[in-house]
Amino acid sequence: MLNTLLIVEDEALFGSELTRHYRKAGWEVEWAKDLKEARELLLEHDFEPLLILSDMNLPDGNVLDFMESLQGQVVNTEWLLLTGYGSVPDSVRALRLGAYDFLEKPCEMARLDLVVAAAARSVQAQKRLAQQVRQRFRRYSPEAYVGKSRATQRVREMLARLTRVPFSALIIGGETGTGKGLVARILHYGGKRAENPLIELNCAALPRELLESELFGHEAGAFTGALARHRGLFEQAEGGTLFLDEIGEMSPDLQSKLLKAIEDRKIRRLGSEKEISVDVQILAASHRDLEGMVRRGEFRGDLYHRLSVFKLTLPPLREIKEDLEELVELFVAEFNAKAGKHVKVVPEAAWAELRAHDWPGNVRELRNVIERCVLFAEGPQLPAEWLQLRRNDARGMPADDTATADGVFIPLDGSMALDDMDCYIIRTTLERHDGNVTAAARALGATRETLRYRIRKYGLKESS
Ligand SMILES: Nc1ncnc2c1ncn2[C@@H]1O[C@H](COP(=O)(O)OP(=O)(O)OP(=O)(O)O)[C@@H](O)[C@H]1O
Repeated sequence: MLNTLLIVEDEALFGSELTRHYRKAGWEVEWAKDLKEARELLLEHDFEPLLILSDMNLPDGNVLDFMESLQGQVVNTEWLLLTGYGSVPDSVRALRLGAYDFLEKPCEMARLDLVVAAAARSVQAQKRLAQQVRQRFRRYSPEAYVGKSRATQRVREMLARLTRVPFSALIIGGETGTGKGLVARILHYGGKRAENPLIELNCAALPRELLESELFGHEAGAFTGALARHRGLFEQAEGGTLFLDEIGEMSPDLQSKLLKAIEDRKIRRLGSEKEISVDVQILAASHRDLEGMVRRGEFRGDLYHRLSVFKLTLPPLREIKEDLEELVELFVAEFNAKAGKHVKVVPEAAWAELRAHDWPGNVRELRNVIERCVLFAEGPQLPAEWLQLRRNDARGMPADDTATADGVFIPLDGSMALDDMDCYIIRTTLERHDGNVTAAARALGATRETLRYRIRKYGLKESS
């Protein structure tokens, strides 16, 4: 498609020179000799210019008043203003109205070309961004949470409701792979904050000190290694949403700082006295039983109650097997498109296996299994031999026969969460050393303190 340019210029000679010049350079150009003509082109003839190159003063008015009168009606365009000598005082107002740049008349064509090219790039980037946001809106509507079971329908209804109301915090619960991340995206992109940032942070991924400076930011010199000022994620998410995954892993003192930030709607960067107001919606997710953690004193009750004004708990796949059909269809279509395959039929034998499986890794495990099958498919039939669904003895634990004498087998197919793997390795090592922490720590290359901390974290037993 041609780049489109609207020239608004009353000087006949200059106007026709500009028109000729840019047509020759490949632009589709319209030339309006006053603001009335420009308005007609923009609003009545639906001319959608990438760029408007306009003189400041036209016979029927000033272009800044014109820009103001059009606010919101002409989008995805940049304004480039040509000013006569001495009209610079208007520049503040022009910039406020969104003008891209000024050039003083008379100006050299070569310079004008450079500014025009830069402005065009700027609009194209804006258009791409707007397109991506639109795609996300579509991708993350409540309908993106697929399934026909009653429980899934209820979650979808809740999502539709929640995207219409302003809420400050919410907890998303559910086992690993049940769609907590997907739900967070639906809540953000389906709601009023969609055009502002969604910032995700996995609280289990960072050590405590780093987590604090990631969240709240720091001033230069706040601690060793803090060379420059850093805006924390609260500030980066301004106007939008902060998705705190694995919130159960956050240390208690950081939990109280988080609670204060949510209640006061203010944060303070590390090493700074100044409070900064923030407007951020918090979505907190955990696959752990936060209520139980509160009862055991492992998670702050006040933070939990502040966050759980609204609570969404996502069902595990083994309880909503009616959803398998729609989910399988969704993932087959997704991987057909990604891999250029044409799988159309899921044989009855495959359905039987899919229905019989317990799905410890939930929808993520299903998605991984379907991906593997579609990638290995030779024709229109889903190859059941690639389902390779293991029998699981305990949820999230590999079958015993997969452990070897001096090692353990860990499946990397999404069926086990990282925490479950950690817990499984520690439990197996302890069992092999009759619960002796010193011996188990040696075998794992860890200190006794580290191992004790994790034994407590996972509620495992050591010999007394
Ligand atoms: N109901 C659903 N409909 C469509 N896709 C789903 C659904 N539930 C989960 N998924 C997909 O399954 C995958 C895993 O989901 P997601 O990452 O959101 O899980 P999670 O609960 O955040 O996992 P974890 O606790 O391990 O972070 C994603 O690709 C997600 O889009």
